Amino acid sequence: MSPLEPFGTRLRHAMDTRGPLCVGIDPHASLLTAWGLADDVAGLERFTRTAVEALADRVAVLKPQSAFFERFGSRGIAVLEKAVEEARAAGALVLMDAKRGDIGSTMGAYAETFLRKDSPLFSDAVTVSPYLGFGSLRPALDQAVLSGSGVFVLALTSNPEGAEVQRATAADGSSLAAVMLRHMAAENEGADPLGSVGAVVGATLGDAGVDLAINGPLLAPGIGAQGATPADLPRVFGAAVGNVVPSVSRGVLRHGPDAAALRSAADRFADEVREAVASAGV
Ligand SMILES: O=C(O)c1cc(=O)[nH]c(=O)n1[C@@H]1O[C@H](COP(=O)(O)O)[C@@H](O)[C@H]1O
Repeated sequence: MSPLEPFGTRLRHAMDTRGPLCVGIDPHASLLTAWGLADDVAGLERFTRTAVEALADRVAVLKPQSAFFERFGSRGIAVLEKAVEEARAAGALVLMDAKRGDIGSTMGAYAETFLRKDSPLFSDAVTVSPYLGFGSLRPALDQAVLSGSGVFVLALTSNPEGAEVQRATAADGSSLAAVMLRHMAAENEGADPLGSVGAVVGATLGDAGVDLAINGPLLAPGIGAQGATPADLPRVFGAAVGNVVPSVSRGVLRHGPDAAALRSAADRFADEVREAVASAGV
């Protein structure tokens, strides 16, 4: 499939053929230690290579968390660049978890970093924060259209502190998250089979309580270490559960460094997700 097809089309295809699971590559210092690796660049490189080699040929999405690579400066970024390239070559879509957000003119530089096709860190999609105003994301949204990449916009995050901002009442009486989700729906209008602007909605939330019909993917972190399970997905996402990309990082990674154990942990989550989505009957 051509990489220039819109991200939403490529993601839908990956979800349908591989199942919708996203595994996060989060090289926490504690995980490096648990894997018998030093908390240094060599340890980071080994950890990342093991995770990519074990998982990139089977999950729809791999989501490296940029912070754990930035921690090591330029040499950590070099490990990240290589991981993105290898994961994409093995057929996984790479969602760069960078959670960027800034005034529009600076957002343009972030968009070039992660979404311009000739950038060393070009990824299939990137996470962004809309809380400088949805319009501040315009350069990323435009760049995504140009390169066939995607943008995942934080809506309702998995952490309990998020509600203070995201559930706050906007000028029109709805929650800020609901306002952001409406913007996302507008961006995705008419896209088929799925838009390229996704929302991040934590799997930890109970009933999301907002309209999730954005015609785009819904990244659902919080499964595993943060306490949510695949069985929670129908309750949180209701009729939108078929567009959910459930995301697990430590819940899979803690099974390393053995590649077979990593793979079977991912397969177990994928099976549980399939059962949960099927049971929702949507
Ligand atoms: O955008 C994200 O991926 C994200 C959004 C959110 O609301 N909550 C959340 O946990 N995440 C990320 O998802 C990952 C969760 O990791 P685990 O708790 O180990 O599965 C981390 O990399 C978080 O930064």
